[in-house]
Amino acid sequence: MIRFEQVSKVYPDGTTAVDGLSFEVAEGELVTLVGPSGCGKTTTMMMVNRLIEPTSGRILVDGEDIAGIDPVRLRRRIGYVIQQVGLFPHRTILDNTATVPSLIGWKRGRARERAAELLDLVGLDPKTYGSRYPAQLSGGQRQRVGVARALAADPPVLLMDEPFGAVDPVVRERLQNEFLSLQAAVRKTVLMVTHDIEEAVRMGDRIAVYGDGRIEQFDKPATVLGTPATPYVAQFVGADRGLKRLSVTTIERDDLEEPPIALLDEPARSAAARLNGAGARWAVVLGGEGELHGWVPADALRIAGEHGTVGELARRMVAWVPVGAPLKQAFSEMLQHDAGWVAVLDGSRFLGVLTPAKLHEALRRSVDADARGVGRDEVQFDSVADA
Ligand SMILES: Nc1ncnc2c1ncn2[C@@H]1O[C@H](COP(=O)(O)OP(=O)(O)OP(=O)(O)O)[C@@H](O)[C@H]1O
Repeated sequence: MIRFEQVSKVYPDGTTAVDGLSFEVAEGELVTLVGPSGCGKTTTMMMVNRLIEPTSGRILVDGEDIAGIDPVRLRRRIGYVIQQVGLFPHRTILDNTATVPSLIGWKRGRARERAAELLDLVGLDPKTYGSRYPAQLSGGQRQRVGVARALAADPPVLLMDEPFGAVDPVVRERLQNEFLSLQAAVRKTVLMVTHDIEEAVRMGDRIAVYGDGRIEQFDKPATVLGTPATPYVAQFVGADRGLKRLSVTTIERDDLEEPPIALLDEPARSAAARLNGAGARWAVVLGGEGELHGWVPADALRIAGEHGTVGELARRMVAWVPVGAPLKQAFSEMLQHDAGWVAVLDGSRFLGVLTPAKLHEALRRSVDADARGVGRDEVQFDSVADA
């Protein structure tokens, strides 16, 4: 846990970089600090490992005031990842990764073993990359080594300053995703600095939006996007914040529609009659265990007349997403397959379909729920369709 209590930093030339900062990063939480250049993000971060000393206030790490901890000892408990990575050029990747374990007195064999384990964890085969030198790696691979090195001594706290800033957008997104799955496994307490709101929203459990040495809003990404606390935050997160919010709002069961269902083994005739009765133009086709098989148009069932089963007429379902995925993924599937709806699955089991109208409703409900501080299931809307 990292806790800031009324922390300020005034540099000797009189610049106030950070002004009366109070916030907390819970154990196992990833908090992103985001804001424009010069707003005090890096100063905030460097005060945690005492590379910069605050002018006033207290910072606690795991409940202990860091002012009383020897800086060298403190830094061993805190992994640090920076944009320039800062690998030693004349040391191999394995030795670079083993730096901190070696410094804190691990035996060489154990330190190297741990380093190999960590390289593996960040997706670099130690047999291939361990003996290389930093110059023999790509930018993205070097960033991964930076993360592996920071994690090598298993510190409870991780500080990351623009950790994926030096690579192109495609590699960057891959590294972000890799780090998120790594974090889901190691659950470090992470403070990450970025100037990129997309990165902040994507990575943070909560985000702190900075404006000139102060936090303007500290909340979950969806809340910051849905209900910006100040005009400054609204401007910083951008006019397309509704779109960004699609990435952080997940699909829930309540968002789904229940379409007509036809069973794989069922005679086409009985399915046709049912669809006809319901005035439906298509049905989702399920197997005996409720697993998704595909879909079938009502016309095809009618034409089949007395013969055949639903299975013989069913088409493959290409547009589907797992429940809990972001709405953005569902929207993207709809566009990619030119589909008016996507199937939502729990494992292989079919739960329902998401339509554009339901997607819009889910987004509005989540914005409203955040604004009122209630759960999404407590918000009801009258839709145009109900009017
Ligand atoms: N050693 C220093 N002496 C005087 N002023 C400083 C010093 N270091 C930083 N500052 C100033 O403090 C303010 C905050 O700087 P800081 O590096 O924390 O910002 P930042 O948000 O991390 O910016 P960036 O995104 O550009 O890295 C800036 O106005 C900066 O010029």
